[in-house]
Amino acid sequence: MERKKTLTKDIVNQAIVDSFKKLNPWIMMKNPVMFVVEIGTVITLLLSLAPELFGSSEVGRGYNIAVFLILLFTLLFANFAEALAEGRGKAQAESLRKTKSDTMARLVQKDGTYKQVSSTSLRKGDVVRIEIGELIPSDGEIIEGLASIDESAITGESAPVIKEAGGDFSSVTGGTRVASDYIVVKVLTDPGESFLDCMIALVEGAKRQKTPNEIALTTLLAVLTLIFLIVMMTMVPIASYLNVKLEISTLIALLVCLIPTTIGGLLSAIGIAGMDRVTQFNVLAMSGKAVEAAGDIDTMILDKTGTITFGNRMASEFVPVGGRSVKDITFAALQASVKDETPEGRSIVELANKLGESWQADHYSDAEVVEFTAETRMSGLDLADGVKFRKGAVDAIKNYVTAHGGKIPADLEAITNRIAKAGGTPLAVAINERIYGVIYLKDTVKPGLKERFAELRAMGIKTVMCTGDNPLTAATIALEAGVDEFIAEAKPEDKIAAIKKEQQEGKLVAMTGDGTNDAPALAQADVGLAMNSGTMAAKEAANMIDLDSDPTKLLSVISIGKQLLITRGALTTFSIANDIAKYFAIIPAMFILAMPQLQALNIMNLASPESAILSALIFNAIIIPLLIPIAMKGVKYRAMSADRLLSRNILLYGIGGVVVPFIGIKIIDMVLHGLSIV
Ligand SMILES: Nc1ncnc2c1ncn2[C@@H]1O[C@H](COP(=O)(O)OP(=O)(O)OP(=O)(O)O)[C@@H](O)[C@H]1O
Ligand SMILES: [K+]
Ligand SMILES: [Mg+2]
Repeated sequence: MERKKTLTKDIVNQAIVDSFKKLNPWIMMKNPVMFVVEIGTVITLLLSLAPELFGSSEVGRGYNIAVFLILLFTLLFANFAEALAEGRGKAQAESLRKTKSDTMARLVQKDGTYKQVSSTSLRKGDVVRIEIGELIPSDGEIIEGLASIDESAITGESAPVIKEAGGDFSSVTGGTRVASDYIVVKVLTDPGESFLDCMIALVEGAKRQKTPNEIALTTLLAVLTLIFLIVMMTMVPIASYLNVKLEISTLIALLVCLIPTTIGGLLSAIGIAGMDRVTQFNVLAMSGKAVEAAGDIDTMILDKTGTITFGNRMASEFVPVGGRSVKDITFAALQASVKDETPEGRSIVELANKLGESWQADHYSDAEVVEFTAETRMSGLDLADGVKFRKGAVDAIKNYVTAHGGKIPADLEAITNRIAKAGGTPLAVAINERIYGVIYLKDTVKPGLKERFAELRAMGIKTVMCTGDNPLTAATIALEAGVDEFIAEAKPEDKIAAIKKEQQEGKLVAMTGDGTNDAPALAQADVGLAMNSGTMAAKEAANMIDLDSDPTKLLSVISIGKQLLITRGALTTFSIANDIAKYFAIIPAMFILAMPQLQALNIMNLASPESAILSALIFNAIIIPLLIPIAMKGVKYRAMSADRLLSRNILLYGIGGVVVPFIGIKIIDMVLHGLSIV
């Protein structure tokens, strides 16, 4: 997807226009703090037109107009922050929409002939054939063929990826292009529900919902607003007792200064910008809740094949056991794999062919295929004459042959151990109850994982690799990748059990995976990150998808999640701490005539009561745009525990929140006075 790192002029211009549109009270009502400001703005507008509207008044029209304008800008600044945060996503959605142009598709009909149809008419279950250079019309699963696919429209990555029928690399996304060969694809989504549709809605923020944290904070801010409203009301009898005439516009100014407008105005921008930052890292987060949960993760569970490793496991060697020859095991491995459509199975057939073994398709016409499942961890073929070929995880095959009365060859263990210790996956091969040898499947660990896992450790996050592979292979890969712990020989339900166990200890768990067998675990985890290279099932179950298929990407999401929580905390603290200075500015200004002793509180030595009130109100308005960069980028973040980070920032923003407005208000007062405005 086309990524805009910086804010373009178009985005800023659009945000300015949107700031005015967002003045609509129906929209404003969702933000109680700013809605109160809007009501104040309307009242001061009325007072600007008719100063005596609510009774006698001693202030000039100019003062009312000044208060009205400052309040209006307060609203516009807050709206601008939100519109700006939304801007980049909207621009991205626009460019994605262009990818979604209508294409023609070659629908494969029942009799095998093709029919040209519009891509928008494709439904779940339809089968289409896509040739080199053509756009894939819809999301689906390859059922025939192998091709390199250019996914740059969606991932921004220009190098094509290989996709093939069977296994974990069979899913294709509508809007991507076939760069070589051809594929036959079974459509898996109905119009309007595709990955691209979902992506557009996500980056655009169309489905954005407030997160539980955001709702809690909004409620807190609304309560604070109510309290200050009551405080302001009590000023009226106090003033009348003191024989002071309180102007309505002054009361409104006091109220707006005291209610938490800074955080109220920036709150949604912080959340939207956080989601946007996640997208900039090429991760699609289905909800803000998932991003926030990532900020609090304690344990990260990773699948091995396809997540920690590249997952293109290729047969590299056939090793005989129990006195068999290389030719024997090659023959057995080939027979056990001729009907195995997984990439592993096909690589075995390829290697056997290279070694001179071949087979005839008609020979197997009445053979029964035993398909690979993550549950049995085996696959094979049952011939009509009763001969059974099996291959699979070594312990699974051992159990199989012992159950059929066979013996385990003495040299099997040494050979499997050699392969496993090298990080390879050994597959044992049997004909009936006899083990013939071992297939060496090679896989490669993705680079750079060790450093990234070390960073996770520094944040106090435990990493656990969970794999269907044997313990020795798992141990080797775990060491090479640098994870803290591993679980081997795990079936899909074991992956869920591992997650539940951590959750029961009160921990928040993230899971990354790519396979259909990972889908239930991805759904169970608090944060489920699916590799874009993975299956549709995995992507549907997850609440985040990494377009670059990099499992350590979660680290970036965790950082953004933590930053989001801390930014919100820091700006809330800043916003509330600001009240102290405003109090010192406004209270003496309101009562100074009746109580000259209050001059002692005028520590900023502000020029006049009007200047004090307007300066405080102006500061209150311009602090919002000044803080937009922090709201958008997040407060500075370093890898340390969330608690320490939070207390550090609260201290920083708390003290800053007390001091900065004293200086700011004084400067504004000097400028206003210097320009003889007040
Ligand atoms: N096509 C196949 N035929 C027979 N056995 C296989 C085949 N593919 C994999 N296996 C065996 O089954 C085991 C489990 O495979 P599965 O795909 O469930 O997990 P995995 O890919 O090894 O690990 P992970 O869960 O980390 O992705 C593998 O370790 C391997 O021993
Ligand atoms: K305020
Ligand atoms: Mg896997």
